[in-house]
Amino acid sequence: MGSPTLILASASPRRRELLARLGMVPNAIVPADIDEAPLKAELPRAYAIRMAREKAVAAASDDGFVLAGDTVVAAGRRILPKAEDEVTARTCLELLSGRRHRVLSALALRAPDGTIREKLSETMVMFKRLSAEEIDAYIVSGEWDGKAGGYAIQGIAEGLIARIQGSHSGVMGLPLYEARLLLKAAGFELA
Ligand SMILES: Cc1cn([C@H]2C[C@H](O)[C@@H](COP(=O)(O)OP(=O)(O)OP(=O)(O)O)O2)c(=O)[nH]c1=O
Repeated sequence: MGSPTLILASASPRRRELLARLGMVPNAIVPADIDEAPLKAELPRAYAIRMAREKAVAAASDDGFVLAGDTVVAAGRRILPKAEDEVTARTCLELLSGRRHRVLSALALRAPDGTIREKLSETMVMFKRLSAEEIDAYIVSGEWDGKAGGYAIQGIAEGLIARIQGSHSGVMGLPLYEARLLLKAAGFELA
């Protein structure tokens, strides 16, 4: 018996690439368009899990398993926005400069019968203290665009990161250890 059907509920090419590292090619890609506004006083962990679950439900199918993820950058109890413009990216970088923060990466796997299993990866990231020149150069790079917390570890930002404790793939958007556990438990044959 082969693997069941897998639908990836994500528009992110990174999530597809990370999944490929487990030897998984989804049978379909169904991006989930949901309201991503945090609830009032919602804490970062709860928010990441809720978003992953809602994406999995939005792409629900009777024919296969649906995998969805959500990546949130948190400074204490504060949820940083996804940087869609330079001002937001700069504000995020100024806040993260020289401080530890957490990256929460939630995965939700919805079975065809509607049951949902989820996993959360939590990573501590510490940027060096960033000079005004370093922030300016990063803004010019444009690598912050569409990224939670205004940076992408998979690019030049890694040269500014002094420490990371946790999951590199989780920071990028799909924690491979947790993804493997979820998919194996659901009966997928992995590389
Ligand atoms: C912190 C960080 C975030 N990110 C990205 C991962 C996610 O794509 C994005 C956070 O937004 P998400 O809402 O998790 O994902 P998305 O909107 O890109 O894709 P979809 O909902 O369709 O699955 O930030 C990086 O690529 N590198 C990083 O270092």
